[in-house]
Amino acid sequence: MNLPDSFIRYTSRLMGDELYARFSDGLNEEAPVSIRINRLKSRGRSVAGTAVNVPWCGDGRYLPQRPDFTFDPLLHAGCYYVQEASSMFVHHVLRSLVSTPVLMLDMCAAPGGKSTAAASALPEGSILMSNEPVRARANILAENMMKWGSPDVIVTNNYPRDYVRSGLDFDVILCDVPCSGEGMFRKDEGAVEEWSPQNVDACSRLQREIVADAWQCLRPGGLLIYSTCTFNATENEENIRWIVDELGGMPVAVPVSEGWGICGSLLADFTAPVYRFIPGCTRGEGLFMAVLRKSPDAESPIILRKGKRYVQDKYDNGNKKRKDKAIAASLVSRDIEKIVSGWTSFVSGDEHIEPALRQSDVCVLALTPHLARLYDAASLSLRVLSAGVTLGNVKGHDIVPNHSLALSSVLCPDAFPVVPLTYTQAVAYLRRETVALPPDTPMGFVLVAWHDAVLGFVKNIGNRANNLYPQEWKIKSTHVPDREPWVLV
Ligand SMILES: C[S@@+](CC[C@H](N)C(=O)[O-])C[C@H]1O[C@@H](n2cnc3c(N)ncnc32)[C@H](O)[C@@H]1O
Repeated sequence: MNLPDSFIRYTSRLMGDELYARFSDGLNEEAPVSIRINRLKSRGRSVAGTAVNVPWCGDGRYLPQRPDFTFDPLLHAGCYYVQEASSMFVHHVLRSLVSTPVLMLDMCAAPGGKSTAAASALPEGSILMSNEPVRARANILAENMMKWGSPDVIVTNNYPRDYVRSGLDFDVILCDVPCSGEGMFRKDEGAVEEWSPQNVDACSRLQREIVADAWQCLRPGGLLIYSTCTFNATENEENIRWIVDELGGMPVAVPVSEGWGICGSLLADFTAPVYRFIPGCTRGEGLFMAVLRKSPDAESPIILRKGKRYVQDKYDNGNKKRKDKAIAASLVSRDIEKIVSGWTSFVSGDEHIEPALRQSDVCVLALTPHLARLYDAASLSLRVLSAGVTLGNVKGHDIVPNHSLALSSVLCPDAFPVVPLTYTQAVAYLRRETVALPPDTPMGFVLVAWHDAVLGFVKNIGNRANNLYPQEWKIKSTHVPDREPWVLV
């Protein structure tokens, strides 16, 4: 691999000869392929063949080779997520440090690898807000979160400063910040070409801006998880030092096993707990992660913002009159309530709960009551792309069920007839082609599934079935795989 001279000089000095030699060998090895299984949808499936567990994530598996993921209907159904193994460490961090329900914000979330991991790791009753400021990437994030199917998620498309203005505050904030991407050198040659010492400095400045905004949204006693996929100390240890010195962050240790091969700080004068995944030492790509607690005695963000006319009572921030008006406008009619009743099955502990319904433009949303309160507050000042489950789109007097409902873990199993497809039909469905249904299929909206995993809706109109798979997600390749994928069985 052709690395920039200045990168080699700097990194070999930072790591020392022995570690740099292991790292350099690691970079020349093939990058491992790994997936994370979605427990909400796995239904007893396991990984085919000789998959090995990712040590720091119970749902992670290394695969012996890279399958043709695009043509696996189970990937499109959200049964697993393709994620490089080091990034799954966030699952371990959350499982180790968070034991009661929290409100978490993933500030830089696209395409959604760490957000889907967080959704699986957080205690039941938690809420996750997944945010991405770049619009096109935010749409991909919304797609991946929809496929994952967790109902307690809101996806937004905002800059961190918009969150500061929103008045919302969080127990946990993940800042997986944009970085100079040295950890991607092995997988992506473009990352080598784009690298420069100037870019490292520019990234470090942007990272501090993002963290400074995030810190304002963190509740006293809350946790900030900071991560990059780069090796230099400027974007890593030096930024953690800055958070400690300037913001008062208190580093938090995460229990790790020696056999995982994770390294600590590479700066002799900085001994706070930080977690470095380095190819050659750990089986995965480059990753840096550290956790900092905000002092429980720090002033609450609510009090800080009162001076700027942000008044908040828990999530009930903003102008009360404006908010009541917005909620009134978003309530759904009795007719709509009747149509969608029985489409979902929300459970809390052992109890069934009635979802709160909201209408945003033509979309009808179903939200747990605590998510609805947050949604009402968030939609006043943030650009919400999705919240809870989108049940359907109002069309005249009817509602066309939405793909979000098909992929949600709270879809009621009896709400619609389900037609199993063959592998060839499933791929045709994902290409948005017409699929022939058995002659006795009921008319109207029907779910189609492959190996018990729901893929989406069709509308059976008798002589044919209209394919309702989202146009923008369809598989564009016309390649015909010669055998079924063999990832989960
Ligand atoms: C390292 S990636 C996040 C990867 C993601 N957490 C995951 O695991 O899939 C960093 C993200 O930050 C976004 N970003 C860029 N500028 C930003 C800013 N000023 N504030 C917050 N996020 C930003 C990028 O568009 C990118 O999607």
